[in-house]
Amino acid sequence: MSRVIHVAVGVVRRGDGKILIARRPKHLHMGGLWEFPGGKVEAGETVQQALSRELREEVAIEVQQLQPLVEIRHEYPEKSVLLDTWLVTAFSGEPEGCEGQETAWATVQGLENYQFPDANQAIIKAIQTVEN
Ligand SMILES: Nc1nc2c([nH]c(=O)n2[C@@H]2O[C@H](COP(=O)(O)OP(=O)(O)OP(=O)(O)O)[C@@H](O)[C@H]2O)c(=O)[nH]1
Ligand SMILES: [Mg+2]
Repeated sequence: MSRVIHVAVGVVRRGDGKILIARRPKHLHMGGLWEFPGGKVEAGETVQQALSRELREEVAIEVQQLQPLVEIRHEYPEKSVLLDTWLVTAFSGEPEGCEGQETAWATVQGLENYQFPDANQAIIKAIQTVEN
C-alpha cells in the first residue's frame, strides 16, 4: 500500500467566469494533459500555503481569495492522490506558464474540450455545479 499524495489544486476563476488551465510538461506524470495548476503540499505547510506557493511558482499569480471546492481521492495505477481543490475567486497578476507550460482560459462548458487526467472529471463536475 502506497502513501496518499496530498495535492493542492487551484481552480482560478476570472471576472468573466473563465477558468485557468495549464498543460502539464511532457516529462511529468500525466504529461501533455491539461490540469488546474497546483502541486504537492510540503511538510509544515497548510494546503492554502501550498496552493499560494504553487500558483506563484507555476503561473505567477498571487492568490487573494479562495474557498474550498471539492476533495477528490483517486487511485492511479502508479500512485494515489488526494486532490484538495480550491476555487480561487480573486488574484493579482497576469497568469503565465513559468515553466514554459501552455496556459489557456476556458469557459466552464468549454472544459469538456480539453483532455485532463482521469481524476479531474470529478473536479469539472464540481465546477459545473458550483453557484455564485
Ligand atoms: N496540479 C495538478 N495535479 C494533478 C491534477 N490532476 C491530477 O491527477 N494531478 C496529479 O497530482 C499529482 C501531483 O501534482 P504535481 O505533479 O503538479 O506536483 P508538483 O507541482 O508538486 O510537482 P513536483 O513533483 O515537481 O514537486 C500528479 O501525479 C498529478 O498527475 C490537476 O488538475 N492539477
Ligand atoms: Mg504542479
